[in-house]
Amino acid sequence: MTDLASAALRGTVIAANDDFFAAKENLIEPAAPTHAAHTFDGHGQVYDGWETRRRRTPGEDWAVVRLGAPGVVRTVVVDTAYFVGNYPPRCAVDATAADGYPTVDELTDWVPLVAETPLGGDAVHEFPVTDPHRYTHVRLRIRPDGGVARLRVHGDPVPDPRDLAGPVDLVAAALGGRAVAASDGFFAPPDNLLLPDPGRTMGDGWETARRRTPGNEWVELALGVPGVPRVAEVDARRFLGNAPGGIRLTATDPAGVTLLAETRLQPDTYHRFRLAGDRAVRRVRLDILPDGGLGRLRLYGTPTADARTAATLRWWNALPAAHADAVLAHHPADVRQRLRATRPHSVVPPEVAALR
Ligand SMILES: NC(=O)NC(NC(N)=O)C(=O)[O-]
Repeated sequence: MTDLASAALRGTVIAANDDFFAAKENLIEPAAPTHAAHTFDGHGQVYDGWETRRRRTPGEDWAVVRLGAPGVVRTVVVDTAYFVGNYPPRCAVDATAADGYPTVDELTDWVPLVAETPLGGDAVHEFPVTDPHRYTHVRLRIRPDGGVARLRVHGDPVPDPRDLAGPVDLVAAALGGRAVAASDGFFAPPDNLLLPDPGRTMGDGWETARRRTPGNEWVELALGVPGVPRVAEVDARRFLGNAPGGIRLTATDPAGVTLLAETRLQPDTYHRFRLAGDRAVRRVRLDILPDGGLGRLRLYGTPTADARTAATLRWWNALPAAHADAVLAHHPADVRQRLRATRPHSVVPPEVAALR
């Protein structure tokens, strides 16, 4: 599952009431937390996480994350790695949904995702979530204070259909693209190919072991949104001694469509290839010849009309009531109320289809 909160998907911690000892931004770092004992800065021991002061008044501390990819949350992970004498004994997690770029004070209608629950020190806590709505922001509350290394918000991205009108990267992780199978991911996993920002090092692309047998390595990718891919961008930057000699791109659903016949790659190079075929595809297989590593793969194309309709229905039916009301704010209250109350819809209502 995708970590919707991850900084790698452009999640951000927009606010916290306190992060005196350790920065709130650490909460969503994709890398596993680390620790060096007896390492002090001007505030105290350095921790790789979010850590508040010792509270001297009643209350709780909180941090709010804007999800990199809004979606339906399946599991929340609260990891107190290395926080032992200073972990929070209890936490709770809430969520809300809003369009645009609200400040923390503009966010309202918080609903509980994880009810207040005990925490242990230096431990990974995994909380299943059953709420089926699509959220854009998550709030972690800790009682009364303390430190949390990482917050993971695993779930399914639910893109806003208004963002699917033009050509998009059909395989982007933020739209629900994911690796469904791969021959190898020894040094780094193939899902990294689909992240939005360029890799910072060779370590955050996809890299296989050196292949010592005939054949080649490959990854099969499910598109987040079905469509006709027109252009592939293949980022082999930062892969100098281990870029693949070439690649091939084939659709696997529907099977048998060659998008890019065997094509040579250059090391440490950003490639852009025009693709063959004009059928809509749901899955593709990227063969790397014979092995090696790549930073990113983009597959630009326009979603099919059916895919946009399906995305619109999924989005609309998953909006929390207050957000559904807000997206229809230009309609009279009785229209909004009727449309909200008759969900889930199996056909996109005209008022929803007309949203731009
Ligand atoms: N040794 C500590 O970790 N002390 C304090 N925390 C930091 N970061 O120094 C504290 O009060 O929790």
